[in-house]
Parts: sequence; structure tokens; C-alpha cells
Amino acid sequence: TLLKRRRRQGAKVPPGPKGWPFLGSAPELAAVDTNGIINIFKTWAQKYGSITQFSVMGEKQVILTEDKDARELFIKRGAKYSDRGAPHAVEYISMKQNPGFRARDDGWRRQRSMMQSAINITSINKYQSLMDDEATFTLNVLLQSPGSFHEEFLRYSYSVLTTSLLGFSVRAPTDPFIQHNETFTAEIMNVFRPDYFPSNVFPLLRKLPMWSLPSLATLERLRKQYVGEMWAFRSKIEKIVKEGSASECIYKQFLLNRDEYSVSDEESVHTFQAMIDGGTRSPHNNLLTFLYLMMEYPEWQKKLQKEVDGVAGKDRMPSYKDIPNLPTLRAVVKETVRYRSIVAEMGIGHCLQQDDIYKGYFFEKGTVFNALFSSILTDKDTYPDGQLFNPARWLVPSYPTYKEPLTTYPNCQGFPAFGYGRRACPGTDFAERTLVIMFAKLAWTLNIGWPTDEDGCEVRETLQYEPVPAPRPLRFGCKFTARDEGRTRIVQRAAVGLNLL
Ligand code: HEM
Repeated sequence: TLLKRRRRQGAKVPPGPKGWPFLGSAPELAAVDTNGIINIFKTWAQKYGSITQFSVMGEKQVILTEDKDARELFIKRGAKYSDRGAPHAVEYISMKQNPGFRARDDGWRRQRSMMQSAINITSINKYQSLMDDEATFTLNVLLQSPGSFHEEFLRYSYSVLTTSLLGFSVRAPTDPFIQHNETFTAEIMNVFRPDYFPSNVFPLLRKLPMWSLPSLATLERLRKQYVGEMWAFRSKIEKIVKEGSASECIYKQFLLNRDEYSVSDEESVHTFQAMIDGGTRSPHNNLLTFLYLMMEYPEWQKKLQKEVDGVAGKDRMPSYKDIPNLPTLRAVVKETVRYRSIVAEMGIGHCLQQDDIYKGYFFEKGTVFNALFSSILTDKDTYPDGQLFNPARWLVPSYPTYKEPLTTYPNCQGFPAFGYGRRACPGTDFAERTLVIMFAKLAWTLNIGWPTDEDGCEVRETLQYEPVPAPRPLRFGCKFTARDEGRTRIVQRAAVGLNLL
């Protein structure tokens, strides 16, 4: 009632496109892919301002383009702004049990606390020597077959996660675990698309029998497969834990100390699946984006190599123990994540749980708020020349984003690219560590350059991304050359002595 009174006292409707009667902006959004949606949001924000509201079939959505508004709403007022408004098809196949997309209910709280204990910094510290070994293995493969970087980075992203989380490694990109997950995830990613699943924007379709519409029948097939596979996986791990043959890993610890976790069995299988889905794709994307940026900005590649050489010298590879002494490396990681987020990341909407008034605007319960990374992470006051890849913004005191001491900063904690408040990415530290270790070893061992044609001329390409949420860079060419024979031998020798799972 207070809000109703305030509304009468003059709280305004936020500006935004009117759209069609009843349909709102549904037809416009249903006709495009993720990149198209990001562009439409940007255009609206330019026209209507930093807080733009639109509706889709009566459901309200808001676009936020300023960090301070996202912080105020998602962090300070986080008690109201931490629900999810996942598209219908996403909720359907995950049966409202995926911690990334489910509502902010008690189940989500149980899952969130499970994730926090699984991949907190102490847990990561325990597994980081495994990450280090995985990175050495990857380098050795790249030295032998430099053209395989796309696949090898994918394998690395999977293997760092499977070793620590699930207790097994994947030694080849052709491993059935990767192949199967990739094919399936590609199909699952489409579940976000209104052009594939119109029930995401047209609520009436949700009421139809599943068999009556091909897109609904597809949904039902995917749901059965998704859920079936999670349980099959759980049984497999349970069996080897019981037999005593399971390697040390987070899943094993979870099963052995089951009583310490409040999640239901169903919630736990969804939680592990969410960590695998969320944890493999984004680091892979950033590894590929890093290669592109090292070709595009060779001066930063040189600075990175200089720093890594200065700390590790020529006679040993850098390791995770060097991280506090490598601020340029951490700046390159953070800037790579920023760069990729501004061009390709859509994030996940936060849904409002109670009516609210902010900056004189009235927002209705159920409104979905989208923080637009391409604007937030290029804000001209915080990120001068924000479209450029410039790690100096994290290293030089004259930049607004600079922070000391450089043994700790820059790091990715609290970085908007990983979201805000209660829903912020629980895998931030894990992802940062995965990237830092691999970038350090790459810079120490290899030069990264554009491929050349028969005449020795560089073949440059522009970076393009797939049209799905959390999109990957489309394939591009890249030439690795060993920096010197001594380093190559050190990597080869280290790779022979690795004791991988
Ligand atoms: C560079 C790598 C990564 C980036 C850029 C990234 C980014 C994000 C973003 C933007 C969100 C939404 C936050 C919000 O709603 O405010 C998110 C959520 C999430 N991420 Fe990540 N992420 C990365 C890596 C990972 C890893 C390695 C894992 C797991 C091991 C992971 C698991 C999750 C999960 C489970 C959620 C949902 C959290 C919730 O709704 O409560 N992510 N991530």
C-alpha cells in the first residue's frame, strides 16, 4: 500500500519502447539471436537512457547500463533483486532445479552454499597444482600440434574442472565426455533463444499439450535426456566412491560427507551439472579471446612475456606460486574477461521480488532486470577508451580502476563481468585461477602471432562470436612459435614427468 501511495504521489513509469498492444516488444526480440538482442538493448538504451523498461507479452523487463544502478539494486537492495526470471524453456528442461536459473528459494540457498564450499578459494588452493599440471600438458600438446589450440583449450577447460570436481581427467579433445557434453550443451544453449522456442516469449504456448507443437516436443525430449544423464553420472561416481577407486575430488568429498550438506539428492545433481555447464564454456571462451588479443595487441604480449621472464627466469616455467608477483598477468586476464564480456556477454537477468521505487521510477514485482555488460564495462568515467584492450587500466595509478597493492590487485573478485550480489558467479576464483596459470605458461613458452600466407604476409581476422548465450569465438587462425629451444625442452621434460589422473 505504501508503494501504491507513493505511486499516486508521482513515481513515474520508466521510459522505454511502447511496442505493440498486448505483444509489447515480443515480435522484435523473438526475431533475433543473442547478438541481436544485445544490439537492440544498446539501441534502446541510447534512445531512452540508462534505465529503460520494455514489456514482452505483459511481462516487464528493464535494461540497466550503469554500474552504479546495478550495484544499488543488485547489491544494496539485493534482498529484493536476486530472483531469476529464466526463459520458460530453460526452466522447463531444468525442472526449476538448476541453481543458475531457479528462483531465489530455499532450494537455491542450499545449492548456493554447497557451491560455495565446493569451489571456494581454500578448495581451489587444494587443487591448483592439478591445474598447473593440466596447463603444462596443454602447452606440450600445443608445441607438437599448434593448430589444435581450439580443441586443446576446450580439453584444458574441461580437464581442470573434471579433475578437481569429478575426480577424472580428460586427456584428449575427442574424449567421449567432452564430445557428448558439447553436443548436448549446444542443443541446450538454444533453449534460451526465442526464435527456437517461442514459448519463451509467448506465455499462451506454455499451456498447450507438449505433443502439439514441435518446439514443445523438443523441450520434453531434452528435459528427459538432461535429467537422465545427470542421474546416470551420479550413479557412476557413487559406485567408484563405494569401491574405493575414486580419486580425491569435490564430488567424492561431497558423497563421503553427505550429512554436512542440506541439499536434496536432486538438488545436488543439478548443482554439479550447473558447475560443469557454467565452468567449461566461459574459461574456454576467454582462452580463445586471449589468443586473439595477443595477436591484435602485440605490445601487451611483449609486456606480459617480460614480466613472466623477470619472475620465472629462463630456466623454469612459471607456476601458480608466482601469481602474487605477476600483476601484469592478472591485469591481462581481467582485461580479457572485460573485453569478451563487452562484445559477447548477455549475463543472466535478476528478477524483482517486491514492488520498488528507484530514482522516482516505479518497478513492479516480477520485472526482470538485465545489466548490460557492453555498456557497464565501457562506462567512460570508469573505463576510459573502454572499447580498447588496455591492461594498463589495472596497473597505472592514473586510471580510475587502479588499486593497490599489486601483489593482490588486480583480481576478478567483485568484477561486474561476473555479475552482482547474491547471484554473482560462484566460480569467479576458479575461473581466474584457470586462466592465470594457462596465460602465464603460454607467454613464457610461445610467441603468439597471426598466421601467414605463402608470401609471408599476415592473415588477420576479426573476432566473431556464435549467436548463442555465453557464445564462443568462431574459429580463427593463429600461429604459435616456440620462444627458444631451452624453454621447449623444459616443457617437454615437465610433461613427461606429470602425474596426471
Ligand atoms: C571467465 C569465466 C566466467 C564468467 C565470465 C562467468 C560469468 C558469470 C555471470 C555474469 C553470472 C551471472 C551473475 C549474476 O546474475 O549476477 C554467472 C553465474 C554463474 N556462474 Fe559463472 N562465470 C565464469 C565461470 C564460471 C565457473 C568456472 C563456474 C563453476 C565452476 C561458474 C558457475 C556459475 C553458476 C553456477 C552461476 C549461477 C549463480 C546463481 O544464479 O546463483 N561460472 N557467471
